[in-house]
Amino acid sequence: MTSTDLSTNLSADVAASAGASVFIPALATPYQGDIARYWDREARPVNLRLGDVDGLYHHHYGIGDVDRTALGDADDSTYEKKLIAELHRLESAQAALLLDHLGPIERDDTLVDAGCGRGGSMVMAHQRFGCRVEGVTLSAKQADFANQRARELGIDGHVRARVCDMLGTPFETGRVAASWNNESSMYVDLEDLFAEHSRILAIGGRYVTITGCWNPRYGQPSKYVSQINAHFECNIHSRREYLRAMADNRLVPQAVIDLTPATLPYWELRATSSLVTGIEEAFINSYKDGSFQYLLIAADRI
Ligand SMILES: C[S@@+](CC[C@H](N)C(=O)[O-])C[C@H]1O[C@@H](n2cnc3c(N)ncnc32)[C@H](O)[C@@H]1O
Ligand SMILES: CC(C)=CCC/C(C)=C/COP(=O)(O)OP(=O)(O)O
Ligand SMILES: [Mg+2]
Repeated sequence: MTSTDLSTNLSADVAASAGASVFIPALATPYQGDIARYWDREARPVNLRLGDVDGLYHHHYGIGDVDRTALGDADDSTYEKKLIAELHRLESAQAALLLDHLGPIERDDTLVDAGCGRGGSMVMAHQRFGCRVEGVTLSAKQADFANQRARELGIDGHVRARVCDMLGTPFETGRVAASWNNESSMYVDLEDLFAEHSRILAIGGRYVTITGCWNPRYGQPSKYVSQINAHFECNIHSRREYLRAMADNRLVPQAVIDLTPATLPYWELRATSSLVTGIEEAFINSYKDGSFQYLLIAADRI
């Protein structure tokens, strides 16, 4: 199947949805209304200033070692600019790692970014694979932003964001080569989420998530995990819930990577910047006390 076929089918689905029973409204619950408003209003400098570095706007965190040589002297007048570029480099490295786990993707494949934010990961995916990338977000502001960036880059024929609940997408059953959640699965029920990924993925397709999850070995969500939930109005799941809900929905983990040690340098650097938001200590403390983990899970749709 070509991407045009899928695109046509998607349009037909959307058109049909206007009066058909398959229609699932963008805002299925009052909670989703809160989340849509949250992301519509979001304009934190830590996200916009980092995105301005090269036009890739992310709403996720970073991985990898800090390049101290690139940062140079902290007393230098250009230090803060270099620090922002370094944080952004680490966030893009995170998205690149997620894409590394999608498996072989062809130009005529379609990928789905569930909870696409301002679209940074979608742009990177299209630039790497040359394929179609469909994103969904609850926020009309984010979707507009992502589509505007795609137009500016001349890739709007391949990359598209729309306002839609990731639990009820308009994508045809069994036609998507790979799909992902990049720090967006803590807003939804995991059984519902993986049922929808499982529905849209082709057999043998790949699902990848990078997420923060609480560690069942700690016992229960720690006070820091509760702080992160309150800060973002989200509901962080445990590692156990991820693995159980995947198993329930024909998603078989192929790789489970603990990225906690890889994300700590990002947080420790961010905590020293002028762009702090106040949540840095909760991440650092919970990663260090073992109550919270930064995880990549790549799973095969069987
Ligand atoms: C932290 S941001 C991550 C954005 C993006 N994945 C990235 O890496 O830059 C969380 C995203 O999840 C989206 N989201 C939350 N619940 C959703 C839902 N039920 N359906 C679609 N998107 C949702 C939000 O609108 C937001 O775009
Ligand atoms: C790992 C976990 C638990 C993530 C929660 C989801 C979330 C809000 C991610 C970052 O978004 P952002 O880039 O908008 O946040 P910030 O403004 O802090 O950079
Ligand atoms: Mg951010």
